[in-house]
Amino acid sequence: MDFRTAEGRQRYDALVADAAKTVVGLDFDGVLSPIVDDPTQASIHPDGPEVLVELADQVRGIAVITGRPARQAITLGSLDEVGVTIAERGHELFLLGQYGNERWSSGTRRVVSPRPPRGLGSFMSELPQMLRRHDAADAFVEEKGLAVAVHTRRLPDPRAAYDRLLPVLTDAASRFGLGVEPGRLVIEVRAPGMHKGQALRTIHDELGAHGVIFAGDDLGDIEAFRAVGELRDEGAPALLICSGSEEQKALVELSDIVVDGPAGVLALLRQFARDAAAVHAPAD
Ligand SMILES: O=P(O)(O)OC[C@H]1O[C@H](O[C@H]2O[C@H](CO)[C@@H](O)[C@H](O)[C@H]2O)[C@H](O)[C@@H](O)[C@@H]1O
Repeated sequence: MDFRTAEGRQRYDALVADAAKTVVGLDFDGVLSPIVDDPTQASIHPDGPEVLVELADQVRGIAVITGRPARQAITLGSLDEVGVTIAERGHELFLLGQYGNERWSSGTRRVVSPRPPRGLGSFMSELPQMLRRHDAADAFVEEKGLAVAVHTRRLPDPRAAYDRLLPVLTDAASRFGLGVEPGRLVIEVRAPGMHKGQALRTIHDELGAHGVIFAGDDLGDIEAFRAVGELRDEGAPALLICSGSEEQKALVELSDIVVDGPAGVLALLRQFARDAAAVHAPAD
């Protein structure tokens, strides 16, 4: 394991020693699920289900914290099945969807979701015209119930289209009392307020945890990175993992360790679970 600093290694060791008090927060796209061109075709990495079950045995709790609608992430991540296995072993898996606005757990198996924000319907009725006017009529529009995401990945020049649309959609969103969440070749328009940091902090406190690991890959994860920084300042052991990619480097400098995409994240979490199990195994 190549930690960026000596402190990173110490943080990992402190969390291994105290794994039973640790909450693990995981982003979905780019962290548990490899990035693909078509968002509807994403799915959890093949190692994901097994690693989540192994990890759940060692830690206080696992929360998948995603921009995806909760029901969609449950399907793409096979999280219902994973949650059943985790529950059979006496633990609970949490899923906080739409940046923490929606909540599901393997205990309740129900999604709790607020109403869509005011202004979203009006924004969406103007959206096709805005896309046409800015040479992005073929952008993929993902309707998320509480939000809408405009994807440029499959346009001829994805980065140029993204750069063209970002100021336009930001301006239009603010006219309707909405905010933008920029991401990997996606611009999402949603209600301002809730973010992944608040979601992670809430689950950490609810579970009475003292220690946190968070893995992210994109701009929408920065608030969770901030929340981890605050918990660290309050004395909790904390580790930040960047799921590295050529496409997004914003989290590298903020992280304790950079790994190679979802496969790297899952290998690290598997190692963590095994190291924690070894520490707590009864001596012969
Ligand atoms: O918070 P996350 O779990 O990372 O979700 C963020 C957005 O992810 C999805 O888009 C991203 O993944 C797609 C599939 O790999 C990819 O095609 C797209 O370019 C990425 O931006 C998802 O479609 C969005 O709704 C999420 O908000």
